[in-house]
Amino acid sequence: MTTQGAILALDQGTTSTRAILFRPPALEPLAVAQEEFPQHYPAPGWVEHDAEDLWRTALSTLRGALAKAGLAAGAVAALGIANQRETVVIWDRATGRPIHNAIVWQDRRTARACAELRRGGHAGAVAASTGLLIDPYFSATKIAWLLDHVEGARAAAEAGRLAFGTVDSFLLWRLTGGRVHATDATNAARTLLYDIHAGRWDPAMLDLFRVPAALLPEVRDCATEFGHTEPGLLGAAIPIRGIAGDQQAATIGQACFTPGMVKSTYGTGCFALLNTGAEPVRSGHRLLTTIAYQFHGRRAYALEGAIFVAGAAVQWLRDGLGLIRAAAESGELAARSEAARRLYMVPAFVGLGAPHWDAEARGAVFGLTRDSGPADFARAALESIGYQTRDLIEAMHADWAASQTAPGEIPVLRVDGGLAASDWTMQFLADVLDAPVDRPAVQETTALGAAYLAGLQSGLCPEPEGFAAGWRLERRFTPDMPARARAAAYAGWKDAVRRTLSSPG
Ligand SMILES: Nc1ncnc2c1ncn2[C@@H]1O[C@H](COP(=O)(O)OP(=O)(O)O)[C@@H](O)[C@H]1O
Ligand SMILES: O=P(O)(O)OC[C@H](O)CO
Repeated sequence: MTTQGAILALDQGTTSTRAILFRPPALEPLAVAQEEFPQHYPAPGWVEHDAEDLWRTALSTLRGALAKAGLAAGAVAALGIANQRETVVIWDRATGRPIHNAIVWQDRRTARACAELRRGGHAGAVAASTGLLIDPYFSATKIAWLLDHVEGARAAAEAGRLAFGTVDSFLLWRLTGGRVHATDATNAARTLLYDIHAGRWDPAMLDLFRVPAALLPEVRDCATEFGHTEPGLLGAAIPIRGIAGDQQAATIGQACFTPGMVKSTYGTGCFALLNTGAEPVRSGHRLLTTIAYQFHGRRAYALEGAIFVAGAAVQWLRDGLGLIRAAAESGELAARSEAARRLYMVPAFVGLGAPHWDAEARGAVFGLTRDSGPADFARAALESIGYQTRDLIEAMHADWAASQTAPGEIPVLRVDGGLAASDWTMQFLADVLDAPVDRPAVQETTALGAAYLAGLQSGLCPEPEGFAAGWRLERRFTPDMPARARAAAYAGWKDAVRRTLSSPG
């Protein structure tokens, strides 16, 4: 292991792009640049990004982080990329231009196509190969939609003139000046097209979702050689040596390398991943089986629970209801709600994700009285994040306990993401889970994970065990709620969810 050179990490997220420079081997953050970009909602339930915005903000934040640190690109040993997952970009190989806006993971336009495929009895085969459910969330039906709706796209795709990529792959293509069309195993695992057991694109899935093989990128390890940035872009050619989907990058950044470790990231949505080790665990509770990371051709698997609305509920308090001016005020307001005035908010703004997967459900608030006020709404919104996490963790516990490979209980929850800054929410989370909640010193865990991958491949960072030993706690939240109060609160939530589902059980 050598000790020179900074590592640059790019975290291309749903609402903003961040670039962070880290100093190896411990990966202390040196400089951050962040930029938001526009969201496009062309029809109800549709969400698009202009892929040029993703590229523009990637480039300007990478340049910005270097400028802030006063470093030349020549001093950067390697670049790692983490990205919003599932989002689909299709571009012309000759011009590098996207044929349409990117269709974002949140987009529901293919809900009907998915329902038809489910009715056709394909769910079993899809789950067996990809570990996923047939849902508009994933890439495959979005790719088919673009090929069917952009004039000439299907023929061009079949003729090999177009390229598909998740956002990492598109950015890699642009960064390498159109030389490299590749992705990593974690991103491939989110497309509904990748056999996560065999580690290859699955011809049966390509047939089922009508995706021509000529569109697809080559799939590589998370820490490997992905090519070099064009020298003109950042001032020198920087080797690109790490790629992972953002939630997998956060799992790596949280050093969840041991089977049984779980992290939960609270951004717009919430994504919890449980490392299940070398063997994939099939969920009996509609969680996803996915690839946590792949090093030296060896895969570690994860069970994943995805909640679509977490921080977005706080944004709704701010932008929809006007109850707060800034997200950070939500905890203070919630703390003013009196115990007896509990409301339940089921934030099914875009349906419910795991473990319910109810695309038709819509949000509801229960328990309103003449006394209900802003503080009760704020508390209900923040508590919904704790309850939804408990739904996921209970499902994980059950799947994990049923699996042959489970060594024991899930001990603690490691948290990160913007909303993890809310002490009030993290304390409620520990209370409702009845488990400790650990918040790390470096809360930019997604970028940290991407940097670690690049540092590992460069020989600047230690092997996973060494990196895990360096993980530092900022604060532990310890459960402090009487068992009876916990049980009553959670029972109320279960009832509220039951009443919100589109076909209540
Ligand atoms: N102190 C806070 N209290 C409550 N919510 C917060 C706080 N800080 C940030 N948030 C919420 O966290 C989310 C932003 O987290 P971030 O990780 O940047 O999200 P994303 O990567 O999905 O864009 C926003 O939805 C915001 O409302
Ligand atoms: O960009 P984020 O942090 O909201 O994460 C998005 C996820 O990768 C979607 O699966």
